[in-house]
Amino acid sequence: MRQNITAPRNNKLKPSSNLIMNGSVRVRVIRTLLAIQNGQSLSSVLDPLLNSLHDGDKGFAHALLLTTLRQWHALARLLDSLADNPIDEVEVRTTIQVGLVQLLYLEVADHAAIHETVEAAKEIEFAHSTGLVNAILRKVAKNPSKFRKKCDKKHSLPNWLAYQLKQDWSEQYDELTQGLRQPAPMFLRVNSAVTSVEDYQHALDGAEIDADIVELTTGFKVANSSEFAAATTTLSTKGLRLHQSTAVNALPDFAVGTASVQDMHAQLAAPIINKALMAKLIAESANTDSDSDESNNEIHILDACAAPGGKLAHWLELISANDESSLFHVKQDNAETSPAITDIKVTAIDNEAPRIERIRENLQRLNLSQHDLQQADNSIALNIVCADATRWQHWKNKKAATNEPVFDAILLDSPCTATGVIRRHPDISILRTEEDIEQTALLQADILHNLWPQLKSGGYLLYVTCSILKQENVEQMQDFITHHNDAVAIEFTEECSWGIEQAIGRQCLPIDSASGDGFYYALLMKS
Ligand SMILES: C[S@@+](CC[C@H](N)C(=O)[O-])C[C@H]1O[C@@H](n2cnc3c(N)ncnc32)[C@H](O)[C@@H]1O
Repeated sequence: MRQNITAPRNNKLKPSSNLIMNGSVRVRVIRTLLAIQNGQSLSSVLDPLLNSLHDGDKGFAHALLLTTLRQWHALARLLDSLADNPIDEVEVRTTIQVGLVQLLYLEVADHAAIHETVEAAKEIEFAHSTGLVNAILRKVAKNPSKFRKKCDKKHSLPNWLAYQLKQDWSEQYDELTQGLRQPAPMFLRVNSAVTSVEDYQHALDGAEIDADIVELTTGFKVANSSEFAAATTTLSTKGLRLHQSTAVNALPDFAVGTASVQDMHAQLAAPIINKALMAKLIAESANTDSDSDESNNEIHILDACAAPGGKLAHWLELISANDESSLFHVKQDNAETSPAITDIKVTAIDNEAPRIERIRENLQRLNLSQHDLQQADNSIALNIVCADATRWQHWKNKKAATNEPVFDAILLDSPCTATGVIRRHPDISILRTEEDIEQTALLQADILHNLWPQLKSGGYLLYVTCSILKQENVEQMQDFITHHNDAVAIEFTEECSWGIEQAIGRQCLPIDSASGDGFYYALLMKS
């Protein structure tokens, strides 16, 4: 989940709503929901909840928690319409919402849903509310389909977010807001340095895990400074969509790095920036006299907000694969004109030390740590740095004599409001506030402003967010280009099989329940 956005505190909650894992399954889920309302993220409380339960209860607890979060705001509206007087106690509201989910979405038998939820109210020491809890749940149980329809009618988002989405996506608004209430499919990325997507699909078949191959096509027009530039570059990205979410330890050879869990739209980042970089190398070699020794066989790339390393690992997989996706192979495809890349220096930064550790763990599982990356004739040097991308400068790091730009390509998978991944992290619709949009957009602008001077002329920067708000995406890019006259927006072509064309870049919206998350992509070149 995107980091660095301050979680709001719900002042109505008492300190006692800290996560205490005892009591019935429903009580534990209610306590977990209270902790989330008190500012904790789902990812920080889910494991403690599940680990506290017997195996037989984990599935129900998971469904109860996630479904309650997905339907949270719609349930709150329904609750307000059902109560004669406003219910202010957060604990009571949460308990009733957990009861409503069982009746309306999880097909729990009425008597069990009502009885166990009333018992839960007693257990969390809100016995005075049992009459109210009982009365509301009984009323709903008499006509669940009517109340379900009522609940489903509108969005399940905070009003400020629904309003903003209406402004940004009026045409897609209904589908989009309904799409955000659904669970997201599980996608896998297959390590192309190890096996093919087709072979891994067979391996999954053998493990009785059904999966479809998903292929996304991307086209963009590369730089316009050479003959090559006029051409459109196309690439295809293949991943797997599982028919059902599966525990990773059930996936064949997961522990040894053959596959990773990664949203399909997140799998676009590494191939796009990698292909843009190849275009740069080819364009440069075309402009270099073959007798001159100007050609440089060392390149520098930067992953500016890298943790936990999903896109970084993907990029390293492409670079180290023994096929045309590797930058080391550019020469073989274009023997006459292309430079022979022998050294690739990779810098990855992130400002959160514990998340930096996650990068190291992920790279280790995928056999992409520094010692794994050495190849016979080529070298990949990996430098992972804990630093603030609004201030970090490579020349300060190296105490270099000059502050010349050094990077040929930068991947900026920026911190954002993460509104495009609400399906996977439904707690976002509780934790985010309207003020976060402005604060995040400023942070993104600061990072862009600091990194841009470090990109070489002719180099590419791929700007990525998992937000569906225009202020963080197309408007951010328009503002950036207005203030940086050496920034050229690279045009994605109609060949793109993903996303919606924007004035700059493309926006994916999580509308279709089989599709990937709400990512935004913009590719910039420094002229
Ligand atoms: C969207 S996540 C990156 C995901 C990562 N690229 C991946 O594919 O696994 C954004 C990251 O930006 C980091 N971040 C937030 N503010 C930052 C800053 N000022 N400097 C550097 N990193 C920052 C967060 O810690 C978070 O790990």
